[in-house]
Amino acid sequence: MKHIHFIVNTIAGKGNNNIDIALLESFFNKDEFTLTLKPTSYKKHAIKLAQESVLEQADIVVACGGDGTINEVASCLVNTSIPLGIIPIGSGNGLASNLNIPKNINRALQLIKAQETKRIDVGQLNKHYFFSNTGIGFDAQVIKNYEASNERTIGSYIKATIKSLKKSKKLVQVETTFNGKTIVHKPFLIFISNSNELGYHLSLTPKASLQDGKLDILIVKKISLLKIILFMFLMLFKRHNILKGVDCYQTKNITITQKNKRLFQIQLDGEFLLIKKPSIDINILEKALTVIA
Ligand SMILES: Nc1ncnc2c1ncn2[C@@H]1O[C@H](COP(=O)(O)OP(=O)(O)OP(=O)(O)O)[C@@H](O)[C@H]1O
Repeated sequence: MKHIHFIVNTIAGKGNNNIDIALLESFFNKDEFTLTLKPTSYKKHAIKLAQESVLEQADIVVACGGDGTINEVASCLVNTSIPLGIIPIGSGNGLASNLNIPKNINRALQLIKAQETKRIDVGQLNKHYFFSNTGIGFDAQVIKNYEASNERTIGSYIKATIKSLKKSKKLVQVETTFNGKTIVHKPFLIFISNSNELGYHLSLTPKASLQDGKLDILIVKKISLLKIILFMFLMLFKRHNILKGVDCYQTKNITITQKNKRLFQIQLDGEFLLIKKPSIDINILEKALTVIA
């Protein structure tokens, strides 16, 4: 008998998913599976629910939501043998898209039933895990403005991007160390990715792989507004790396230090986060998570 726990972000995407126990029971035979449905009631509730599922010895824990929910649930499963299932009902669903998990709920449930697993790498930033990407600079500002808007559509991402562009002149000086080199600079963006998808089929790091044991880094130097617009246009065709001042690297770890500030504004799997430390250390944990995909 397998115990499957489904943790459902009740507000993910448009907040109107139809995942209920009747639907789940129509997929999973009662003689083989016991099912537990755990809807979230507040922000970050999925962490508590997933921690309880680990203690309750679930055989599979399924995150039903977007990259934020996946982060909360998967963080509790890192370095355990419990596989993560994913039902992508969020707005962006970058990780699910990289793993080719269908957006159609019935097809995603079929995949969970088949129970084919793979091990994927996990990013770690100080004590936080990330599965898709993290970043400082412009993308963190976009996420901060997106979260403040309280809307969850591609339109609100576009509005948040325009708002962030207006503030993009205030760049912070940092010292960035990776692959034995240290750069002192004021970057527009440092984007660090495990996955090759941002969501909405967009990518800043198209060559990233979830299984290569490496982080893909994109550093964008201070650039003019016109060049930022060109960068975004080229990004639609995954050709933004042809621009001067846009550099791509691969590494196993990267340290970013701020000289005069003790507060980092970052985005981690699409959630805004304040880190109250003068430096952040980002590493890759090879094959530290089992996923059904
Ligand atoms: N019941 C709830 N009430 C309020 N917030 C919640 C609830 N359940 C989960 N959340 C929060 O919703 C946020 C977004 O989750 P997630 O990324 O899974 O969905 P999404 O629709 O893809 O959102 P986003 O557009 O932000 O990517 C997370 O910060 C999570 O903690």
